Amino acid sequence: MAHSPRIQPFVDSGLDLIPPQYIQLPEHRAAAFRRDAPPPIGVPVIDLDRQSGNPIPDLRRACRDWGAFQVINHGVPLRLLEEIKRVGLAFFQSPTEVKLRYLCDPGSAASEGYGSKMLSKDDGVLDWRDYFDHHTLPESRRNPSRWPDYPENYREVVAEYSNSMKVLAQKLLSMISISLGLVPSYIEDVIGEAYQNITISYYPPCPQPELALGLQVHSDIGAISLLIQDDVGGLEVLKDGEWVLVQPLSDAIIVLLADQTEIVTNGEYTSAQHRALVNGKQARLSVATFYDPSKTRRISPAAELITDHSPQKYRGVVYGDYLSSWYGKGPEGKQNLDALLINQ
Ligand SMILES: O=C(O)CCC(=O)C(=O)O
Ligand SMILES: [Fe+2]
Repeated sequence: MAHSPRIQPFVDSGLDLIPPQYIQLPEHRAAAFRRDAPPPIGVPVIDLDRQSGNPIPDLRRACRDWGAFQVINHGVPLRLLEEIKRVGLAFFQSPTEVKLRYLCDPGSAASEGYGSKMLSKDDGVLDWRDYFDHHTLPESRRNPSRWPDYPENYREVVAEYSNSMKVLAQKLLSMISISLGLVPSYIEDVIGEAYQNITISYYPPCPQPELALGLQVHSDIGAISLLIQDDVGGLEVLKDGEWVLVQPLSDAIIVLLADQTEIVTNGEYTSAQHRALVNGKQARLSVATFYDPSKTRRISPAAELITDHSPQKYRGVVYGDYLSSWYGKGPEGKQNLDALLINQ
């Protein structure tokens, strides 16, 4: 059978065994590094409603120990969280010939549109995932005519969602700066004019879910990522060498610190390694919003966080160079961050 350029139409055609390109090495499969008992604690949930108390101490712990947490009472209308999942799902459920009109350019990294693979390299194992990537910020990159026009409010919903996620990302980056004793605008000033991409991921059911991954292990590249998922579940975060499932909560937004925040904080805070599992019965949908520096910005550890007790851990890097090297090498744990370590 000829391999469709996307995984979903291929799955729809019926198959009992997954093609060999999707079979992960044993140490990368879902069963690896999983404890038998449920973890003693899950990914922290932080209430951003000030009336529930000051969230900064919990935020500080979550950023230091996990690099990941969920927020509730975040100010984004729950209706909008449902809407973006609804329009996204409608796109993936539309006929293949409609979806193929939006194919992204396979020759360039992170190009906009309907795609299927995280890396342009030919050797790695493939992810069991299709996605639609939208370029949403700065406004000059936003061209809704490149986005699906069905359902009829698709483009309005993505634009409204982009604006809401910008406000939330700014609020979180300022809280993160404050939690480190920095001025509230510190991280925003470092990243400059923010680049935002929104990726809706669709993971079709997989006939051999124990052998494949929806998305291989990685940490996100930019500053901060905000993610929502449906109630199927499958996102896992690596904590102290073990995988912890991020519990689906319909009113929560998942926050993942990304590599540039780890650099700015001089490693005081960590970027979260995460992956997406697939399952045999249900398709799963998630919406990831990446909030990233301008390519020309130089990212280095904050001088205020370098002390005798905690010497400079990372060399500075121009974000565009970090991106090119990432797309050349792939995630492979945190090798791209490790390459910037001083004295190792
Ligand atoms: O689908 C998910 O839960 C994870 C998505 C993700 O990590 C990404 O797109 O970078
Ligand atoms: Fe990610």
